[in-house]
Amino acid sequence: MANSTDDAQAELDSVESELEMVELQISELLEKQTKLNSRKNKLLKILEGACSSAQPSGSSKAPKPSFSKQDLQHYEESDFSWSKEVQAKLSSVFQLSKFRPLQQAAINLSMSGKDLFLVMPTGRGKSLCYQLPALCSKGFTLVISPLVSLMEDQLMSLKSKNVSAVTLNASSSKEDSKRVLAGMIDKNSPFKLLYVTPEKIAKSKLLMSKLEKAYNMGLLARIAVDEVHCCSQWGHDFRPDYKLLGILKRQFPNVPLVGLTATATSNVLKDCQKILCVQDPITLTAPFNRPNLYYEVRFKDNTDCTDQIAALIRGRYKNQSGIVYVFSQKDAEVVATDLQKRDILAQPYHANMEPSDKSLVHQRWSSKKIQVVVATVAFGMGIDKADVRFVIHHTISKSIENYYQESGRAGRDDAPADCIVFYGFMDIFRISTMVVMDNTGQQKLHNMIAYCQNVDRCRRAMMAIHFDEVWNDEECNQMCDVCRHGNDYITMDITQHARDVVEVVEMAGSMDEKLTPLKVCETWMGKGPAKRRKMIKVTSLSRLEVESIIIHLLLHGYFSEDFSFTPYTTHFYLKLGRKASLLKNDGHSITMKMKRVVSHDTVKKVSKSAGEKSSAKVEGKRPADSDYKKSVAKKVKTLP
Ligand SMILES: Nc1ncnc2c1ncn2[C@H]1C[C@H](O)[C@@H](COP(=O)(O)OP(=O)(O)OP(=O)(O)O)O1
Repeated sequence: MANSTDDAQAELDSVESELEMVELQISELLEKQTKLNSRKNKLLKILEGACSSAQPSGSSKAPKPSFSKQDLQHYEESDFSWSKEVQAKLSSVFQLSKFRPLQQAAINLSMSGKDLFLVMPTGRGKSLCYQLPALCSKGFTLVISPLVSLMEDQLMSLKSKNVSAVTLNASSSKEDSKRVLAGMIDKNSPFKLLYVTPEKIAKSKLLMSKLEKAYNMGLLARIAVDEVHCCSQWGHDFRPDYKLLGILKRQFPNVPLVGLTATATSNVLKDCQKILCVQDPITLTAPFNRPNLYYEVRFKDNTDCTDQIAALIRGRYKNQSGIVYVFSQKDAEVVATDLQKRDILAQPYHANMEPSDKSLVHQRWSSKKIQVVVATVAFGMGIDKADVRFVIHHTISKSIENYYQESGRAGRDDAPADCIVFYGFMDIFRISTMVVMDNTGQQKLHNMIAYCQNVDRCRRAMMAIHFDEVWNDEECNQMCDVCRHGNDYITMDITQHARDVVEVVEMAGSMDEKLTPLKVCETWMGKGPAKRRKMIKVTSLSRLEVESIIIHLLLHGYFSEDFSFTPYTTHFYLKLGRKASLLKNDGHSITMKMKRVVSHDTVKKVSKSAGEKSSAKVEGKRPADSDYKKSVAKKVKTLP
């Protein structure tokens, strides 16, 4: 019996080891597929002629026969029956001379009565794609928007253009509500846009009954669902009331719907389509790439990064507007005060501030009375400042979607702007406990960490893969730290280190003790009771190397998260992951890419990166920038 159990265990180990190899091969093949797709796309473009700067989603991936490139070209035209009116209102009402990519096609599709998902980077002008059709149609357009403050911003902006728009939300007075509800079924349409929250749709039977009446009278022209990714739990900002919006298409099937978002993967969109009960929408995806944004990751060492941030603001970004994103309300207050102490005009912004204080900070920043807003993610939707030259993340975002959107607030005027994220070991676990209730929270955070840990892929390529975009690395144009400074990394065999650190956690487990990541680091590095030191193999690696290896093992399933709840807080511990047992297998090995050559004998160098470039040559392209160079010099000591 014992023998057969041993045999089964041995076979299981070997099968798992083989599976691990297969997984590695799959990920290598996927990477190869991305490169080949990118090449294929380039060749297709050469053969077919480039289709301006935008493509319908799917034209470069799974071809969607129902909407071809020719169809898109057709909808880019301006000879529809409504085109003259659209053009006239573009300039007379919105004071704009021409459309940005995809706006015209989106407007024509919506005017033709098609259901549409529009994925367009933040700040590129999604609102126009439903506001302009609203002005050129009979009746009114219903706009679902997640936040009252967002609606108010839109209403203010529309008011300044003399467009009549109203809102119905929890804080509307009885009189206002009555007036709006009556207006919905008034043939003279006293307003062209009605903004409501999803909660209102879910909770107000009166509103639904008026919508039904308006629909029967032919006055419900269009439904626009702003921030449509909020429908899906896979999106980065799921809101339960969005889940109920399917009622709109079920009740008003003939009304065209347009869903708008800056960030959604194809899976999120598929989910939104199901939730909103939209049969066969056309998806237009503007290129996610913002060529004017420079992406960079900096590693936090054990010191606070506020000094570095202050040096950047006072040096490279002197007199320029920017945002510093932080993790918590407390951090917003502390970091803002720290920057003020360094003579920087900075103020905090977070959800716990009085609305009047928040709008004061927003106003002062917009009018350049202060240089920097130190904000939590509460500072986001509705910000429309064009000349933001830097967005610095004091702490990493909780997902790539969040990072893309937050950093995307830089450079809306298309002039160069920087997006720098400071990546620190301890921050990972603070965020991890914050997203513990979210089913997909850890996976999304892992993706963000992988973006930061990455040492060899173009940062845009990482984002492109995440957003299912076909990508060609050359399009980055050295506008990320990896492409600009070269792939200066080596591949290390860390198998023995992995075994040693896994043993640290195993040993604690055998003593019924749970270890936080910090404790794992310290114990492995030989801090703590002498008795314990004797039980493990103390490492001679540096702190940053230790941290990097632990994160690598967490991302790859050798460790996993072990949360414990108290009434006041959530604790994060490391436990063995599903792959930890593979390390018992002699044939199993783990490699890791690291940024600098590590001289420790214990770390076996496997190979030097083929793509290593001369960083001096590449750096020459950047304008002289002393603090930048200092940081690069400092990074020589940095991992991975
Ligand atoms: N065709 C255009 N030409 C010039 N400016 C335009 C054009 N269309 C829109 N804009 C301006 C108006 C706004 O100031 C700015 C952003 O538009 P907006 O509709 O708020 O973006 P958005 O909805 O895509 O951003 P967000 O994702 O942040 O909500 O762009």
